[in-house]
Amino acid sequence: MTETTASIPAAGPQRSSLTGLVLRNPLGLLATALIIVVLLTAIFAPLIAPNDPAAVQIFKVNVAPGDGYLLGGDGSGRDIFSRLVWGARNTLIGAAIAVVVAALLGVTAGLFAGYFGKWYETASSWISDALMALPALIVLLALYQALGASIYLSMGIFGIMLSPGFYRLTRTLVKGVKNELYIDAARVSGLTDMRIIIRHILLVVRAPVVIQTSIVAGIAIVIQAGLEFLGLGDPSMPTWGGILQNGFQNMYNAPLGILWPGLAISITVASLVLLANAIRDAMQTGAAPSFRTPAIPAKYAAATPAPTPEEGVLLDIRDLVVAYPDGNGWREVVHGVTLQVRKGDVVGLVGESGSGKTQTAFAVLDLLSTGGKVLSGSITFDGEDLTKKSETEMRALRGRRIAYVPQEPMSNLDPSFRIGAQMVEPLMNVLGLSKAQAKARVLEMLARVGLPDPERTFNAYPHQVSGGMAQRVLIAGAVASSPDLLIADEPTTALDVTVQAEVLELLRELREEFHMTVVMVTHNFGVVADICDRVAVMKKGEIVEENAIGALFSNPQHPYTRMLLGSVLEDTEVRAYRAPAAKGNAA
Ligand SMILES: Nc1ncnc2c1ncn2[C@@H]1O[C@H](COP(=O)(O)OP(=O)(O)OP(=O)(O)O)[C@@H](O)[C@H]1O
Repeated sequence: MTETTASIPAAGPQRSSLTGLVLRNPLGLLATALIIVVLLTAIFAPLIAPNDPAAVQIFKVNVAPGDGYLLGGDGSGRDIFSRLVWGARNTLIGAAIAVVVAALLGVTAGLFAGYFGKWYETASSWISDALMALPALIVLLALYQALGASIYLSMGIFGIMLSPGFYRLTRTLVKGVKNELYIDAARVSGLTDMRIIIRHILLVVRAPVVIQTSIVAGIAIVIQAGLEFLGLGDPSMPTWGGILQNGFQNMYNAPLGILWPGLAISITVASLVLLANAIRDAMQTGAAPSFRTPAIPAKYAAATPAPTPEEGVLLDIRDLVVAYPDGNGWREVVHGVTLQVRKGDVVGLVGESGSGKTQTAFAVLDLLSTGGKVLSGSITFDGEDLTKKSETEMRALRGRRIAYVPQEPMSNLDPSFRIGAQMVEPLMNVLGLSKAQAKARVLEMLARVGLPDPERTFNAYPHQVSGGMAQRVLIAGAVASSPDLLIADEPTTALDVTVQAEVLELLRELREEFHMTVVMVTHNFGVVADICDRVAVMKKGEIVEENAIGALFSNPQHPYTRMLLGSVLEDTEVRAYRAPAAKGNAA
């Protein structure tokens, strides 16, 4: 496709990394900065702390801030600032132990349970439910009696109790992704399960696990501080919870003593939660690539005058250029397409994959994907230039005067709603019918497109009908408003050959009956020969030949058309020729 592209330099980046998006969020930036400060304090505690956190100086008991000690002295004459700095290190180590244990256990179990299911899932879910049923604080208090004053051991055990959160999250994510086609493809290509889990599935769970880690770290800090506040920590080790407890005991003599550890705990926990929120927001924004539209180069800027409407022409596309943002410029995917569709004609838009057929059709429907834009040219429909219409005006046209039949019938029906409900609502909106009128019209159309039991199809969910029936349903929906123009994008590609023929026959009948003009996007010359009056052949974003159907087959002008037709004939001949030999081999 390199030949189809034309990059024009302009200003502005288009996509941002997750880190970039987090840092662009003011709260995300603030939270990241604060967490980095706390981490650096913990790492460089021996260098930052001016005094030994355990050193007692009797004459500095409860001294005010600045009087030798930056934040004052505690009830035993120790430097509160130095204790807080060392406390950062010990508190973060405790929280890290809880988080690492929880994530290791939860993510590993979740990956296996989600991917393999069966007894892995039964066993892991049972253990997870049992752990969640235990009151964590009571268990830790009980274990303190049995195991002694080791806050790190307590946090390790607390990590086990936090692991169900990671387990459930990971299992759900893995279940959602394990049946994706690319995972099947990886299996078929011979990758082992372990390799698939590490290469493909871990990538999917990575970001949500990071968010969960941030939240769990906050919880671990709070619980650890709580345990130490209750006096269950090691008194010889400065931690924020321990300092808070000392401050609380000494509150009447030195009230500021509880302020500093309180601030340290709340700022750190709030930063972790804010960071988690910022990552989540960034993921939601980043899920769809965010585009900052580059400047449109001058050569496109001049407005293309719409042609004077010609008698009998319903759709008149002139010099259409469609492009997508690419780096600092635009990448053209349709280069100056000109096509006239006369009222009542069926015009085929053919060409190999990626030649720009769908982009041309979507430009008419004003349904280009995010970032896509008609940079120049005009699309005149019944005398009006669609490129000048607002979104509201286009919405009024779509479905009512210009209808669309998509390629994949199943993925265009919402599996959560009955077929009837999905068809009635658009008719009520587009045609202003009452619910009863819309239902009657839908039933009439379902019968018209050849569905044997319209009432049953009306009440069915999409998974309860076949692909061919689903395509008939979509055709019924598209034609129900008697549109002037029907754009059908490969309407038969997803169907088997006999159903294809029936659907084409149906489209032919409906076109006669409803006096519709049809643009048929396809790569299949069989479909073209079957239904089209005229054909436009597209190659690399341009129309290289436009001709009446008979002339195109009998006397193709462009070498590319001849090549496409040649490949069809060659294919037919090869299949016909080789079939008996293949049978012989099989026997
Ligand atoms: N959202 C998008 N962003 C950027 N480029 C796109 C986007 N959608 C399509 N394209 C590009 O537009 C070109 C034409 O695509 P188009 O879908 O029109 O092809 P097509 O002829 O309909 O092929 P197919 O029959 O395979 O659908 C391709 O090079 C494709 O990569």
